[in-house]
Amino acid sequence: MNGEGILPNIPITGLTADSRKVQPGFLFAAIPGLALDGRNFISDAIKKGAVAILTTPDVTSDSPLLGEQGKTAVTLVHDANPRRRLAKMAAAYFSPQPEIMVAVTGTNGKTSVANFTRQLWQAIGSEAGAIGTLGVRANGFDTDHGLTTPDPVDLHSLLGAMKQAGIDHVAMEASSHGLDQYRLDGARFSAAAFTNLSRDHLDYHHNMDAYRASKMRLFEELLAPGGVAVVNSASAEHDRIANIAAERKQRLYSYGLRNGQIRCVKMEPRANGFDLEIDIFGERLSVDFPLPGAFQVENALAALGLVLATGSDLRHAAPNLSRLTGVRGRMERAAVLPNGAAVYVDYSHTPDSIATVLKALRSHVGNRLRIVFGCGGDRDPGKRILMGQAAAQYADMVTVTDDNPRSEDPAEIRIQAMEGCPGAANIGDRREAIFAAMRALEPGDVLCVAGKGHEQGQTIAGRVIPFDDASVVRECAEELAGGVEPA
Ligand SMILES: CC(=O)N[C@H]1[C@@H](OP(=O)(O)OP(=O)(O)OC[C@H]2O[C@@H](n3ccc(=O)[nH]c3=O)[C@H](O)[C@@H]2O)O[C@H](CO)[C@@H](O)[C@@H]1O[C@H](C)C(=O)N[C@@H](C)C(=O)N[C@H](CCC(=O)O)C(=O)O
Ligand SMILES: Nc1ncnc2c1ncn2[C@@H]1O[C@H](COP(=O)(O)OP(=O)(O)OP(=O)(O)O)[C@@H](O)[C@H]1O
Ligand SMILES: N[C@H](CCC[C@H](N)C(=O)O)C(=O)O
Ligand SMILES: [Mg+2]
Repeated sequence: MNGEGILPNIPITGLTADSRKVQPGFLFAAIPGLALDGRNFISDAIKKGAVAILTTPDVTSDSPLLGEQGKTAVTLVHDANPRRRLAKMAAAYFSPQPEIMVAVTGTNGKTSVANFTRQLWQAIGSEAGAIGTLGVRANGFDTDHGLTTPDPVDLHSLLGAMKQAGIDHVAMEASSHGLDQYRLDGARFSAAAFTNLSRDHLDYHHNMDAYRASKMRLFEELLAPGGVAVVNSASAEHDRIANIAAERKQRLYSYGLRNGQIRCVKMEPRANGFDLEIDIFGERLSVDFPLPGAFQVENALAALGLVLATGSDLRHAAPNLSRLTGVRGRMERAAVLPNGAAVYVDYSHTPDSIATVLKALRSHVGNRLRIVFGCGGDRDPGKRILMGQAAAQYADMVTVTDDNPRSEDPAEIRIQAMEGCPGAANIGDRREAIFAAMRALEPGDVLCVAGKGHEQGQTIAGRVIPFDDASVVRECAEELAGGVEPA
């Protein structure tokens, strides 16, 4: 920690954008937010001992927002973009960061790529961590911060602690919210990956152009010249990012199932994975890929791209693709019934990811493919009908249930999803829906329980009720069979 030098002549003892966390000697960042205006908490922060206030230029030293005490006691730091400035100050305060850091953005696949990257680094002996939707995954750091991309002060304090603990490789998820809110500014990335872009989060970004623009910040503003952009060759955004990379003198690694410098030249499905032959910058390698789902192969190639982009040796790193383990709640086989029917838990909560996971599961289906899914409340209502359509198009039988209704009426959310899959069963209670679908499974059937993946709770009207899809699936499997085969 280094409180000197962030503000000339004023050593600070900490920094925060939340007045409730201010301690004597702190810098308080007073940020106009989405729900509240942090500038209204300036006088509270000063009363709690803040010595400096970072805020917008319109808050001058005679502003009533400072209160009487503040007019003499604090230093004002002005910035038209206080979020970005806070992130940069936090980076300086908690420096140094781990030596090698990479970020991954995209609508789907970030958690998988970040965790695969960590696994590949660990396999070649690097002390590595991953930060994202699953929290922090690193030796001694198994914590959850609640967001996919943490707030800048939390993030930089974490990165500083990781560096001190000897973790010198970190893979992070860059969510569109995090990029839009400058949470990652100040983090130094050597490489950044892009998986794909499809409809999500329009409740926040309002339209696809704004959503895309927030993702592009990773390449346009955060990845420095000389860094490597690792881009899915099959994405419609590939050329856009290639142009940014050329303009900003970044190197470009394309990857993909068919095209790119890192690509599959053979991909044969087998029981729970694929026989792959991969071309990596002209070197050929055979891999027994141990996970089902072509999208996981794509994610693994992205991870390999990040690992190679940050200096790992190809022949040392690439063979470890055959040792990857699946990520919790991502096409996770949670139970196999004695009649052979299998149940998977998956975090698909967008139209594209529902289609992707159902297409991936189809090759494991001897009989019918079923899905139980729901849509989150307080999120883009426009994606609900599209999720229903994807379910109806790629599954043989569909049950619509509740996901996290949050503040919305769950029955109304289900009606909106059912517009896309009118023949579906409608069972609000998620546990009951899973049990009903599982009881109906016949030999050769596959069921996908979609939407909540690793989540441990269901948010209903402001309360979080403990709920874990995989545990419910196993409970039902036990009830049905008096025992469950290990998945
Ligand atoms: C909608 C949203 O993204 N909000 C984020 C945003 O909040 P905000 O700054 O606008 O907060 P606000 O409530 O309006 O308050 C304004 C300011 O007043 C301050 N305040 C408030 C009250 C008080 O008593 N004193 C005080 O100082 C607040 O600390 C804040 O600085 O900036 C904050 C600081 O970075 C974030 O923590 C916060 O994330 C909230 C908690 C959240 O739930 N975000 C979700 C939607 C999110 O970010 N999800 C993504 C996407 C995951 C995915 O891709 O699927 C993620 O990265 O997790
Ligand atoms: N490369 C991919 N292409 C399309 N769909 C994918 C891909 N990778 C994963 N998915 C689907 O998206 C779901 C979420 O995957 P993952 O958690 O890795 O993505 P994410 O980008 O981290 O999502 P979130 O933003 O919600 O945290 C998976 O369960 C799977 O259904
Ligand atoms: N980060 C995503 C996760 C969605 C998970 C799904 N279970 C839902 O609640 O919609 C979001 O907050 O939109
Ligand atoms: Mg994620």
